[in-house]
Amino acid sequence: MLEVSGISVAYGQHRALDDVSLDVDVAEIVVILGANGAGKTSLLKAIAGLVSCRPGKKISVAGRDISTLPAHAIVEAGLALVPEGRGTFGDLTVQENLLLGANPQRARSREAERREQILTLFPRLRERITQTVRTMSGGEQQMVAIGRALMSNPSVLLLDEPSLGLSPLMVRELFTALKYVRASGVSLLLVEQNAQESLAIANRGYLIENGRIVGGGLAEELKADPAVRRAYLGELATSHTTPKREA
Ligand SMILES: Nc1ncnc2c1ncn2[C@@H]1O[C@H](COP(=O)(O)OP(=O)(O)OP(=O)(O)O)[C@@H](O)[C@H]1O
Repeated sequence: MLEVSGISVAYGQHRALDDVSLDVDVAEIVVILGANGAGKTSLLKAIAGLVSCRPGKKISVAGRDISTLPAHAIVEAGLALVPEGRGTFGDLTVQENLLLGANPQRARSREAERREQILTLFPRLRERITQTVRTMSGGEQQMVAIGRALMSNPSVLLLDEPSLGLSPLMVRELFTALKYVRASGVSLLLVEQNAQESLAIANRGYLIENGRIVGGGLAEELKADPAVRRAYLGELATSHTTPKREA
């Protein structure tokens, strides 16, 4: 559904991404794990057409080449981004935020139906449909951001650290909703530092370090990989090999 190859991004002299390639299948959740500054946000922005790449990139959605399209046309082609920090309009209501996400090219005739599906996915938003977004909790605001992106009826949804700053309970609720989004046929590419929770819902993952993909595999394999456990799941390298203290 999403195929990406040859993405290189530089900010001045600093090379943030170096020849990154990845793919996401139909109705698959793929997670990108990486430390602070590894290039995760830059990667999502590059795919969404929000930062310029070095020549040679190729990005396609459902077989359609979107590499040269401007950001608004990429949304119309079926790819939506939920940015880090959510990007919601705090002074507007839930309803108004959702309507701003509608994609006139893809969804106008089905706007009411989409809205209904989103309010079924996030019942909290239905209860708060006239509430001003800035007065909502972080988790609820994240739901608004995801709902707004879903209003464009995307085939591919990119999410930049949706769990950031949320309570464990809220993360569970949000990630359960993402599983429903996948079940509806949407492909999800998720950038996360919460490896534990994201690998629990993902089908596959990629590991990114210093702007390069350095590994990847099925979520089950990554969860069991000792190096991944040490780097991303907070497991101590010496937890079962600690030498006995000398007397
Ligand atoms: N607009 C910019 N100008 C200059 N350097 C930038 C810019 N955006 C990102 N960078 C740099 O590029 C590198 C990758 O940043 P990016 O935000 O993509 O990483 P990240 O993996 O998303 O990090 P985090 O998890 O902390 O959000 C970092 O070294 C960052 O300082």
